[in-house]
Amino acid sequence: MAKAYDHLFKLLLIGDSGVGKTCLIIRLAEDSFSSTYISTIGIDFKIRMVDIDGKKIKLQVWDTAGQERFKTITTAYFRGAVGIILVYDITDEKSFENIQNWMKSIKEVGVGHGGGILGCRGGILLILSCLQNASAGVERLLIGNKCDMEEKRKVQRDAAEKLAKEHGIRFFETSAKSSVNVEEAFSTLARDILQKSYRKAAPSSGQPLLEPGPPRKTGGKCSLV
Ligand SMILES: Nc1nc2c(ncn2[C@@H]2O[C@H](COP(=O)(O)OP(=O)(O)OP(=O)(O)O)[C@@H](O)[C@H]2O)c(=O)[nH]1
Repeated sequence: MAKAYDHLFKLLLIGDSGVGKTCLIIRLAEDSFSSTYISTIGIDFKIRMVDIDGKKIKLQVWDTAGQERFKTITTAYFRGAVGIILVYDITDEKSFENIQNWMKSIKEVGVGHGGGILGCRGGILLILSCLQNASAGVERLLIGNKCDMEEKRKVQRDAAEKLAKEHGIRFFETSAKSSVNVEEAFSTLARDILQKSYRKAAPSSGQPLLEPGPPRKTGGKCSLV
């Protein structure tokens, strides 16, 4: 029977309240948009399958609450993520300034450490995978959302490009409303994660160091971390 997917990537969206995290995820997973604002309480996730370089990738995209009072809860979910999308609103200067604070939160919490991510395939390779995640960190992406509201723009593209460059990460301006660059941003992040994992894999294995798809019946022994 064909595998349902080759890899599962846990991604996380963070950023100030109201920047459009939920809308971006709904655009990605359901291709729809609502202008009604219901602030996220706690945390939730949606699934989207994507095809990257011939691999079926299951994106498990976690939506976090931007409100400060939920920060302790949401940062607890940073662990185990292989990708984090930092979102600001191009019409809200403060949400852009706060990206630096969100960056700090990622560093403080130490994303990707363990997180019970391993299944049983190739035994030792999977244990290595855990160590790699801990040391190499997570793949990050910067998004300036609501680019359909050009007339209300407060954050210039150049400033965001500069910030992204300083942190060595990619940057997209998106609109969850008009469906601009949403697909591209998530696919690019997934591709970067996949390629990074191939680069780190043992040259002889040719396998990415990521959470594999559904476990297959093999005779190998491995302990789940
Ligand atoms: N014009 C426009 N409005 C958007 C866009 N994305 C989101 N919005 C609106 O912005 C408001 C907030 O969107 P949410 O997705 O709920 O924001 P959030 O970041 O999840 O907010 P919290 O859950 O409080 O952290 C809603 O009224 C959305 O309709 C966009 O791309 N363009």
